[in-house]
Amino acid sequence: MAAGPAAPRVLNVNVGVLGHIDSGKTALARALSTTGSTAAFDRAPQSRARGITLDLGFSCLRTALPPQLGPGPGELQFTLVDCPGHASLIRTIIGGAQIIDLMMLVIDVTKGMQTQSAECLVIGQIACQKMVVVLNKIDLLPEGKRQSAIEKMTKKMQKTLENTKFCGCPIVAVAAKPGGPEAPESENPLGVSELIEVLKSQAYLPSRDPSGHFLMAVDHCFSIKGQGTVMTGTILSGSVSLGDNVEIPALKVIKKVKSMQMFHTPVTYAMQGDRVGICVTQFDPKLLERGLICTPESLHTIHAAIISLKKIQYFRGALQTKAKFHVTVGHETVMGRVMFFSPAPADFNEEIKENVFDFEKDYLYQEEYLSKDSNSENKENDQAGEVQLPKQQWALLEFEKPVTCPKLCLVIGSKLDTDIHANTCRLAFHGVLLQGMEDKNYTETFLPKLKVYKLKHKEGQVERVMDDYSVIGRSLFKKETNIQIFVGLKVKLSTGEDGIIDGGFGQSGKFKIRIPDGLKPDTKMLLTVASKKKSKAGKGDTAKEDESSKNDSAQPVTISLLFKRYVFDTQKKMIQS
Ligand SMILES: Nc1nc2c(ncn2[C@@H]2O[C@H](COP(=O)(O)OP(=O)(O)OP(=O)(O)O)[C@@H](O)[C@H]2O)c(=O)[nH]1
Ligand SMILES: [Mg+2]
Repeated sequence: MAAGPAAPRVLNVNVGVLGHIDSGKTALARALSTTGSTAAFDRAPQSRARGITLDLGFSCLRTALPPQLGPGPGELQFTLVDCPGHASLIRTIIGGAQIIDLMMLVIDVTKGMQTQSAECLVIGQIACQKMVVVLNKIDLLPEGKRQSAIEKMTKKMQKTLENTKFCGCPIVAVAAKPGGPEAPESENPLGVSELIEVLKSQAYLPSRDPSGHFLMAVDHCFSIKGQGTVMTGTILSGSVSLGDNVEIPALKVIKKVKSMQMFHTPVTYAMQGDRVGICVTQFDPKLLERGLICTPESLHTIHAAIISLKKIQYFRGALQTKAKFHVTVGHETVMGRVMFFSPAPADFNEEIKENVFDFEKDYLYQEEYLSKDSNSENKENDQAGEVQLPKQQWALLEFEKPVTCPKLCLVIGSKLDTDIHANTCRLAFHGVLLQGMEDKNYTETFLPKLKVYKLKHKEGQVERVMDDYSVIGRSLFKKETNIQIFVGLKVKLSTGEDGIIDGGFGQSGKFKIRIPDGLKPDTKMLLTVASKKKSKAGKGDTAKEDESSKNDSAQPVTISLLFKRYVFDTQKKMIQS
């Protein structure tokens, strides 16, 4: 069929079907679709045998163009992306969520929100713009109480969504497969035509931009005799034209686009948001089930990355530096180790810069991601109990094996080793990849450029006065510390004087401090009195003296040494302002 002027306009909107296992997603997709597409309904024999969905299923549904999508004539195609519900398949769900425009959250009306319904809601908040909640299996509610039970669950869901970006979204009650698995196919679903009307009212044209590199998520790959191999999928970014070279990065091969189809109609051009089939030659479809194709060399394969991130509020527990997470980077999931850092104090209130990382700036190392419930020092110092959190935080991710991904892609960190029956949210953080490190030796070539520092604070005591311009200190260093490397560093006495470490003194880690402006008379007095008291201790008979002898390391004057050290500085330089 040729694309003549009479060809009707068809717009495509991807609708994700997400929810807890067995909530009836596949049954709903089946009830909704009139036209089964090539990859629909648990095709995999393993899926059918186990009665659970193992991979994304695609099917579609056509309706007239709703008024908000502009003047007709035309058609609207909903591509239904049926996601698996089983907890172990969350990576597939995250991948699926990234191509959808509108999400249907399927809830078993007799059960309400379940663990994976909550995880899907979290993923939806990160990756999707719009949502419709579907309360399924209403046939299981006793007829007399059905309406009131639906209303009750609707209220409950509204409350759950109150603090999410989907607050106020439509909630529709259906029975996708009344009577359950044993019921005859002739049993008509309930509420599905109403649901289609709601989907139409929620349909929107996602922002589409032909600029930038071409990237497409392939969901199906098959060969056509005499033609070649067709890869169908959704264009995630950029555009593609007939004759273009495209790369299959997972296989490191480049192929020329021989022909293209949209909605069974040949086209010469397609762009972001379109669903297309791309035909190439001499490519074995068995090599690619699902994956990405792109402009040659536009994806990078990285060993580590800097991301900006946010903690997922439902994740219980702290996010700690050095912890390992499953990290989904774009469409791949690998294990990765994290190191968190925040703005340096001087930049604390700076506005967020989206999508860039500034290597000129200094950053403060964090033992854990700072959040309202973190146990960081910030909290202890804050009397009001209100923690002031930075506007933006970052992490360095180091992957156990390299991942291939687009620039600025979505990153989701999760703890998938958590017991799947534990009823907790396993998704821990989400963010944007700002900088990937392609060099395998990034620890030597790249990390030294990353100016993340730790603030080091050491405290010691003045042991005694030497003369007006010098004192002897102790307890700042261990006996075996090489004091030589600290010579020249500035210290401050608790009485206000500035000093400079002059060198070691004796063998037990003591050292000499020079006070360029001289000791204040008060300080000298304090130290002299203290030494006298100390020498008197033991003989003392008053309660006061007893106290000082009990605690004979307590000297009235403390020495504090403050410096910063860059985490990736190989020379471990100590820096003072
Ligand atoms: N009574 C009743 N049973 C239903 C309804 N919808 C689905 N079921 C049954 O619920 C079970 C699960 O349905 P599926 O559609 O496979 O559920 P799913 O959400 O796709 O499951 P996973 O993909 O494995 O997460 C099946 O036995 C269905 O027959 C419904 O509206 N009413
Ligand atoms: Mg299913």
